[in-house]
Amino acid sequence: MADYGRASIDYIAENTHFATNVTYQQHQVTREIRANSLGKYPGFRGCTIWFTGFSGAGKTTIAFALEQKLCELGLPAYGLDGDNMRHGVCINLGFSMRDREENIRRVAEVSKLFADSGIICLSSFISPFVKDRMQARLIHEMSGLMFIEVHVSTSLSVCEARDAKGLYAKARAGAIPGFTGIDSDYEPPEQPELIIDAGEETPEQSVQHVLDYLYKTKIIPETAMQELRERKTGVQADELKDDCTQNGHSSEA
Ligand SMILES: Nc1ncnc2c1ncn2[C@@H]1O[C@H](COP(=O)(O)OS(=O)(=O)O)[C@@H](OP(=O)(O)O)[C@H]1O
Ligand SMILES: Nc1ncnc2c1ncn2[C@@H]1O[C@H](COP(=O)(O)OP(=O)(O)O)[C@@H](O)[C@H]1O
Repeated sequence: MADYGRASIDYIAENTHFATNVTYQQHQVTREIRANSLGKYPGFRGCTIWFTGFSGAGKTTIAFALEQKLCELGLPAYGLDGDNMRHGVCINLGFSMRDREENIRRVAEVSKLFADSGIICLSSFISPFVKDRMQARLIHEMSGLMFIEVHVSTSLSVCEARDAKGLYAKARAGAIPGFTGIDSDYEPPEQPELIIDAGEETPEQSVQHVLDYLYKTKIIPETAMQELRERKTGVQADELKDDCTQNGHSSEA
């Protein structure tokens, strides 16, 4: 777990209204045991990959393509998306600074539950403020879960030119006050685990970057990565051996 120091923990403590008279209940099933009933590969690999960036940066496109690829490989994954969560768990929240903070707190807690259950959780939220993303990270790491921050760094000009949902045009016309990048701030991450410029690369390349990271950190086992490469290139497993050794994987899954 990264060391965020007392200041971060105190910040969260001071800004959280704790419920009283509640006792945390321990599960009888460990993460390892639960993980063995999930997907094709044994072993716990629950974690959260957190995509942050402007509206239209490509967060959802990349996360959902990744979700599909992982599920095809037999690795359980679930995409949590800003637009979708705001249809349910976060339906009563708007886009003020305070509402965004509560939005990110809630979706981080939901992400944590997915990760805890052994699923690779793909969370795509603008999450424009450093302190909210820091809280999301803390929520995971205090529970011993990996939190992988991916900055989808596509420039505002590219996002605005895409304007897939027509929201930038509305925001420029003054019809959506407080729109991120127009009249509401976006604070880029200082030390994300990955940076993806989806203005410069294709969704397939971006998906591959995340897959490579998951392989490097041993979340994706060697055999799954091998299957993926064979599907893609048709090359035989023998030819991939050198690659796998370089990444520090043994010959077992
Ligand atoms: N004011 C304002 N600013 C930014 N975005 C807006 C706004 N109003 C509505 N939308 C739409 O809501 C989606 C972002 O929701 P998020 O939950 O990811 O936002 S946040 O993390 O709480 O900032 C975002 O979706 P994405 O385009 O997928 O990012 C927009 O479609
Ligand atoms: N390299 C790319 N990566 C991701 N999306 C891209 C890329 N090139 C173009 N796009 C398009 O940009 C838009 C991105 O929208 P979306 O994935 O919903 O972004 P976000 O979730 O960040 O708001 C989509 O219409 C997508 O097809």
